[in-house]
Amino acid sequence: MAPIVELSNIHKRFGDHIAVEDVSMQVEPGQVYGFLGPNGAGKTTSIRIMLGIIDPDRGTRQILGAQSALSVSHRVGYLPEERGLYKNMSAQNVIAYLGQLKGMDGASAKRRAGELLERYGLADAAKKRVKQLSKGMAQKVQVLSTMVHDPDLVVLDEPFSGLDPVNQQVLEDLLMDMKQAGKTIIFSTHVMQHAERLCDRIGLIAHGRDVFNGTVGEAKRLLTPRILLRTKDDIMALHELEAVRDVTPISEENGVMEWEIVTQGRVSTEELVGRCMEHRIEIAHFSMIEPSLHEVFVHLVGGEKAVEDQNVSKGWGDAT
Ligand SMILES: Nc1ncnc2c1ncn2[C@@H]1O[C@H](COP(=O)(O)OP(=O)(O)OP(=O)(O)O)[C@@H](O)[C@H]1O
Repeated sequence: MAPIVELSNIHKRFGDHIAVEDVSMQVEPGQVYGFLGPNGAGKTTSIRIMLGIIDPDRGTRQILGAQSALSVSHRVGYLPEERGLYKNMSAQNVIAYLGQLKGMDGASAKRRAGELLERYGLADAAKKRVKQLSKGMAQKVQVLSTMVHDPDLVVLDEPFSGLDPVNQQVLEDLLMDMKQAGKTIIFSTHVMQHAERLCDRIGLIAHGRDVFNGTVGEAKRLLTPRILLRTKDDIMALHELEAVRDVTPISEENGVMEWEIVTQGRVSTEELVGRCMEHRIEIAHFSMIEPSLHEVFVHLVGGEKAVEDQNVSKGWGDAT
């Protein structure tokens, strides 16, 4: 099956500033694809290129089998980074209006807008004007407007920013509903937890360049898990294992020492526990903690400082 979206070696410069240096991505039908990167990494620029809002200086794009996103725009829902709805229209009418712009007839658009508002906890807001809604509610209305015309592909630029934790969860549920309905979803974020929970694949960019492309599991395997072991016994014998680089004491309680075992590459639990048994090391507790996507992200982007520096250099300190 042809990919729903394909960007190949996209470059984009604004004056002297290179926003996107060499970005490629491929999104298959039905996938949830997370487009990740620090502030200023080039996510919005890449999305705008994908949707035909701006053209790349170099590179090729394909969306829903077309070279021009305009010809397939009725099959696409888009939440831009800049939020904005007609403030004097009611929530239901604004969603219906955006549905009509995507080719729906007025009655169906209004009915569907009402259904969506009801389903996602905004029935009371249906008749309220957009200017009377809280920022988070208005954002939810805007997200719902991206799906009113039942698109095949939904592209959401930073959909979680500005939402409180409860509404972030509502949005996660909404995205999972869309996935279940067979939609393809692309969303950008610099908050890894959403991507970790939702994505089939992720593309990570930094400074306009691809840093990683693959599944969340593949990303996590780039780092070795953290191994912690509690015992009263001497564990220096574990150094005999070729993969064990270091054993470091972490804490001690009632004569039981907690150790961190640092390995080179992956070691199986069986191998480590087996070696402990051979050397009569009595294990009080053993855990192997997989890295979080955030840790992988920080590792790939070059450390927390690099993530912060990139944010600061763009003048955006917001980490939500
Ligand atoms: N129209 C423009 N003119 C000049 N520079 C631009 C323009 N659009 C983007 N840039 C610059 O290109 C770089 C990439 O911006 P972009 O908005 O694509 O990043 P982003 O990853 O979406 O960031 P954020 O997460 O903060 O939205 C930034 O340095 C930005 O300042």
